[in-house]
This record gives sequence, structure tokens and C-alpha cells, in this order.
Amino acid sequence: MTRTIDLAVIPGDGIGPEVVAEGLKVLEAVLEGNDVQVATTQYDLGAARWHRTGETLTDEDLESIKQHEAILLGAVGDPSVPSGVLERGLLLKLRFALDHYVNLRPNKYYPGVPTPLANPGDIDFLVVREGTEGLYCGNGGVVREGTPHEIATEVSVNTAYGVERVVRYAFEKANARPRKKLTYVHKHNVLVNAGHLWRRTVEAVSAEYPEVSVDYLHVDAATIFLVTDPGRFDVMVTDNLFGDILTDEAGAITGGVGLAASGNINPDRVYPSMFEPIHGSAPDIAGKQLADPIATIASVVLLLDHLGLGAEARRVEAAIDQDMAARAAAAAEGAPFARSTGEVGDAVAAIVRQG
Ligand SMILES: NC(=O)C1=CN([C@@H]2O[C@H](COP(=O)(O)OP(=O)(O)OC[C@H]3O[C@@H](n4cnc5c(N)ncnc54)[C@H](O)[C@@H]3O)[C@@H](O)[C@H]2O)C=CC1
Ligand SMILES: CC(C)CC(=O)C(=O)O
Ligand SMILES: [Mg+2]
Repeated sequence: MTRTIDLAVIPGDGIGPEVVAEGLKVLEAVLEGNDVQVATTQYDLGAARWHRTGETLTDEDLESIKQHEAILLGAVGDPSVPSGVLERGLLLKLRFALDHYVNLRPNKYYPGVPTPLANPGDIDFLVVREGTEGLYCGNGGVVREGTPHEIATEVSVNTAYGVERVVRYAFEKANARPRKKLTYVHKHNVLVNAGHLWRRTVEAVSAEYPEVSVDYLHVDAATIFLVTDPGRFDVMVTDNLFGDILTDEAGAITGGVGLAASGNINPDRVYPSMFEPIHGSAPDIAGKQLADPIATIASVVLLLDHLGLGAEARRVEAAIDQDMAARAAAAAEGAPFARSTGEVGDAVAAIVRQG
């Protein structure tokens, strides 16, 4: 019997539509000729819709999106829209409403890819970023706005329930990997309220995973080790904002955010999970076919795994490996590493079809 994957697609703004087109190209290629099909529904959410209607994400949009099995998103945000309107009103609204409490961000260095590190070595780690709490809650406000006495607050919310479920997920991931190592990152020497809740939670859950070795880094030190010794990381767990910042850095050291995938996961499967590159809408390169779509194609790998299509995920993963090796080899001969967005998607889709 043919299985049809019912996928919501939100191309979004800037380079979002360009990279999503390549992600879908590869998804269709890997499903060709087998008994799994994909049915896509496009949602016109983002800057153009906001300019037209003033809407970011209506209740009707949300209800409709909830009916899908999964979501593929490009990026949101545009200089023509006040900062935060789409990021909070669309993207974070989706993550919070769909209870995406795990933001899963794998980082892998493909040998030969240009990197700012002199000696990148073997980099292969997973960041488990909390996705529904912390400083992203929108818990705060402004008084006496615009006056010299203005006070603006953003209060980080960390619940025992929320911290425990994401920490437990990270232990599960670490336990399933050969190195079985978990690094939790916070700033509990200063953020003593939230930090100590995280520390106590990690200590308590670690008792259930005796094979997982645990270490701790303050977030400032973690930024150092990402550059000086990234090979030390296996699984990292951290809060929403630290995870956001550290994964952009992790993307940069492994060849750029254009290569870095993510999944906003609802592990309980009550709501659809959402897969997206970690980068934003990159207005500086939008519309020029300069965006690397590998981050989106690698997010399709996470999507396939989430849907239980492991064999298809491995085929796309292998195709990415092969294409990255070809690009690295060309770069070693003096050719540019970057290729047009469409060329990269075509190349990966072609390898998938051959494989
Ligand atoms: N998940 C999302 O939808 C996110 C949205 N944003 C929004 O995106 C807009 C731009 O934000 P920025 O801070 O500039 O971050 P950004 O990630 O869009 O861009 C940062 C730098 O990375 C480059 N870059 C990004 N994606 C690339 C790709 N696929 N290939 C090659 N280079 C790439 C850009 O050209 C830029 O130089 C803002 O409105 C921001 O709020 C930012 C981060 C995440
Ligand atoms: C709301 C987004 C703009 C946050 C972000 O940068 C991210 O999730 O990577
Ligand atoms: Mg980010």
C-alpha cells in the first residue's frame, strides 16, 4: 500500500523559498519509485502576507498546520517588517504552539570544506537546545518607554517539567551514541536560579544513565572550546538562547550556517515536528541563488528519520557526503567551494537517483 506523507511547507522570506525548493527536490528524488509519496501544502506565511493582511499566523493557519504530519520551513524575517514581528509572531508561535521542546541541531565537519579553523579534526556532535522556554518566552515588558527612565525586562522561564524533559531527551541521545558523552552548558555561576535548576536536573537524570559521562561548561567557556577543541563534544544540552548562539558558532566552524540543519521536535508526537535550516532569511544574499541549500537538505534527512524512513534518510545523507566531497575536491583545485543554490540541489538529487 502506498503511504502518503502529508507535509506542510512554509518557504517564508528571503532565501527561504530558494532553499526549500532544493529540499523538496531532493525529497521527491529519494521517494521516486517507492511506495511512499509526499503531498505538500504550501503556506504563504511571512513578510508578503503580513504586508498584505497584517497577519503573521492566524488561528486558522495554526489549526490547518496542526493537521499535517510534519512541516518543512525555510526562514522568516525581512528588513521591511519590524524586527520581532515575524520571528515572534510566526516562527516562535509555531514552536511554542506545537510544543517543539527539543530543537535538535547536528553538527558535522565534512573533510576539506573551507573552515576558519586551522585544524578542524573530527567534528561530529549534536546540540539539544531547549525550544519552548528560557528567554524566548516573551516574558517581560517595558515601562516608561522612550523616556530616560525606561526599564525593559526579559525574564527567562525555566520549569522543572520543561528542563527535565529536554535533559532526558539529551541523555537518551547520548546513550545511543558510541562515545556516550553529554556536556551541559549554562552559566550557573551567575544565573544561579535557572542554572541550579538545570544542574540539579542533569544530576538527577544522570543517575538513570550510568554509562553516559557528563561534563559541564559555562557558556562563555563553551564558545572557546568550540573553536579550540570541537572534537571534545558528543551531545550538548543547553537552554534556548545559549543553544541558538552556540549553534550558529558550531555552524561557522563546520563550514557555515548554510550547511547546518535542525529539527524542532515534539517527541511525544502530539503535534507535527518542524524541520528547518538553522540560518535565517539572509536578506544580504536573497534572490541571487547564492544560498547553500545543504542545511535544508540535511533538515530533510532529519525529517525522513522522524517519519521512520531511515533507509531514505541514509541515502540522502550519503548523497550529501558525496557532494560535499566533490565540492571540497574542486575547492582544493582552486574552484570556488560555493555553487548556485539550484546547482547544489540538482547535484544532490542526481546522486540520490543514482544510488
Ligand atoms: N529560523 C529563522 O527563520 C531565523 C530567522 N532569522 C531572521 O533572518 C533575518 C536575517 O538574520 P541574520 O541575523 O542576518 O542571520 P542569517 O542566518 O539570515 O544570516 C547570517 C549570515 O549567514 C549567511 N547565510 C545564511 N544562510 C546562508 C546560506 N544558506 N548559505 C550561505 N550563507 C548563508 C548570510 O548571508 C549572512 O551573511 C532576520 O530577520 C532574523 O530575525 C534569523 C535566524 C533564524
Ligand atoms: C526566532 C529565531 C529568529 C531564532 C533563531 O535564530 C533560531 O532559532 O535559530
Ligand atoms: Mg539562530
